[in-house]
Amino acid sequence: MPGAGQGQPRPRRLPHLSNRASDGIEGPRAGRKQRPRRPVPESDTPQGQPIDRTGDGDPRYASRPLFGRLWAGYLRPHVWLMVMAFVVMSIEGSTLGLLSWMIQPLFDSVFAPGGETSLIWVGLAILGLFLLRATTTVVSRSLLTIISVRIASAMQVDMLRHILKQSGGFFQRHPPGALMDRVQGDTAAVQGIWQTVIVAAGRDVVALVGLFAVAIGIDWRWTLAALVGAPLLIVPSVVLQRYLRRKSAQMRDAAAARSTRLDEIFHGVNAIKLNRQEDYQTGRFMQVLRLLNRAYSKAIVAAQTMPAMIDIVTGVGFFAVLMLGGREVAEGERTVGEFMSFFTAMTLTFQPIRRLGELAGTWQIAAASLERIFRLLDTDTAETRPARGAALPPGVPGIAFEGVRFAYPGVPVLDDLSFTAEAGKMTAIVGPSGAGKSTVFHLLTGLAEPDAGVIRIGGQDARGLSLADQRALFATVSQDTALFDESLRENILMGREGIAPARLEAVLRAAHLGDVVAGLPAGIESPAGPRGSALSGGQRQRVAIARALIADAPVLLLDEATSALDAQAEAAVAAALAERAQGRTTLVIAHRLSTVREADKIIVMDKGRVIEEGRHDELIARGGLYAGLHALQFKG
Ligand SMILES: Nc1ncnc2c1ncn2[C@@H]1O[C@H](COP(=O)(O)OP(=O)(O)OP(=O)(O)O)[C@@H](O)[C@H]1O
Repeated sequence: MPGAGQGQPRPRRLPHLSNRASDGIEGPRAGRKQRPRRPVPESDTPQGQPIDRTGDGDPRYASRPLFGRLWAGYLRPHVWLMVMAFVVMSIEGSTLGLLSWMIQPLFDSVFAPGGETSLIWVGLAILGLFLLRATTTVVSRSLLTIISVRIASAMQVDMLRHILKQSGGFFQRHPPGALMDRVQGDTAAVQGIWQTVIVAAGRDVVALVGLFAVAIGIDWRWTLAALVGAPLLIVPSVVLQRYLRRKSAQMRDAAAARSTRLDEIFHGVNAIKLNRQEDYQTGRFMQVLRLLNRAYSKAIVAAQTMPAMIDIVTGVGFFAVLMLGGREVAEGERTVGEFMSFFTAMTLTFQPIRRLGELAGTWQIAAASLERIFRLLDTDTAETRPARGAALPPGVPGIAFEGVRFAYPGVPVLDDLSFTAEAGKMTAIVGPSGAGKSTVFHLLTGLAEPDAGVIRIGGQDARGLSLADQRALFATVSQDTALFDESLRENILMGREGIAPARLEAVLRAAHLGDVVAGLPAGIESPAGPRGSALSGGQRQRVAIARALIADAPVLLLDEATSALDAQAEAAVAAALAERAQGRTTLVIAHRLSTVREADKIIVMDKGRVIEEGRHDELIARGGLYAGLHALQFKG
């Protein structure tokens, strides 16, 4: 038995993630202090590229256009609710001015000799003000909550819709964890902003207007003295806001990187355990957390600096008022009631001003998220297809690739590929791994578009078809069966309605799923588990086959459709698929050449080109790559 740690992969230091111990999180090589040189990528997977960076000075994402889009896209539909909230907030805000205004009669009439009769009225008035304040608070918060959850939901739905239109390259650049963080984290960060804005605009601005009206009414010189320090705030607040926007953007990037790490760790949990990578992965997670914590702390400190500066300026104002007003009261020029009323008004301005100071910070934090949301919504969906395409070819279509070229970013895959698959016939595609066989299926189903050349379906250039129409022509069993954490029934039907129970039964039998389903506690209603984890590999493949059979499409695409089945199940399922293939155009990708012997045509691909084609016997007789592969598989 190897000792602890022996044989464990040594934690590698990620080139782009620092490993500082100073943040209180010990990494695998804690103690080595190094600052990150590069911004945090949303993915730290090798192929992950930094997502469209925030804070790059693009004028479309400056504060004003951002707010304009927020207003036009999401706030305007709720304008009447917002007006109601604003009115209620204004009533709430005006109670403060009234309260300070009541102080003067309290001191100068009620507390003066003979003022006992006024006592009850002033007392009742103050009590009434507090009751009004309590009621308006509840009503306004309820309205604001309704508005904010509706807007956040609308944003999340828009983002999901847009993301679902993206092509494969997008999902390679933006890993699932980072996308989840955009949809959830960024909208949550933005969710509070309109609440803060309306509270500030309604309650706090109205409160300040009322309070300053009372203050100026008592003495405009005292008011000026109270505001003496205000100009000191202008420059620092501009600098602070820029800093805060930067830090908030870094914070969101780091939060996305954290989601990505967690997503990959939880999806790869068995691989992590089997390779004894628990410590290594925890170390990598801690590195991401460290960056997040650093950006978070800086953003919060910056956000709190503005109200702190307001505190100092307010202190200066109070001092000036005391010096000026206190002396005048002492010399009998002004009454104590006037001074107390002024002082109360000034004291009550303290919280609204502080909150307005915080508003700038809150906006910058939200703006960083808004920028990320709109950047995502602004990404080109790369969908060049018409929403309503040409009419579908009638009957069962044949397929033709004419000089098709295709490359994944930096990886040329198909090179002038031409072949035909006749309508109603079975065409097999074989060839070495990486030849581009599955890519042919991706192009056929519109998951990717060719860089050059034409794909014809039933003689029709596929570019003229809508994606939905094109995809409806195909039933696909691919190598990676995506199952959802829903029942087997839902996984097979995939939203199809009106399927007769007898037909479903027949499909289950054909896919060799009948016995599997019968053996499950809840039968076809049993859950497939997250990503189909409650099923074996072969069972998952059978579900995929059942899905394809129930789709009843004119073209069947089978990519290693039976590779995970045992010999007996494979023979039965292959027979069912062959039966289903009757009268349909079928394209089969297979490594096991025994499964394609009977194909009407076999296309042999290598390095993205067709190098041989014909029937099995012809290809064997030719003695080329196919014959070589065949000889290798049936050696002995
Ligand atoms: N999303 C992707 N991004 C970049 N390159 C990719 C991507 N998908 C596939 N490739 C590359 O394209 C080439 C062809 O892949 P494809 O899956 O079409 O091959 P294949 O012939 O089906 O292989 P196999 O028989 O192993 O399934 C491979 O070199 C692969 O590395």
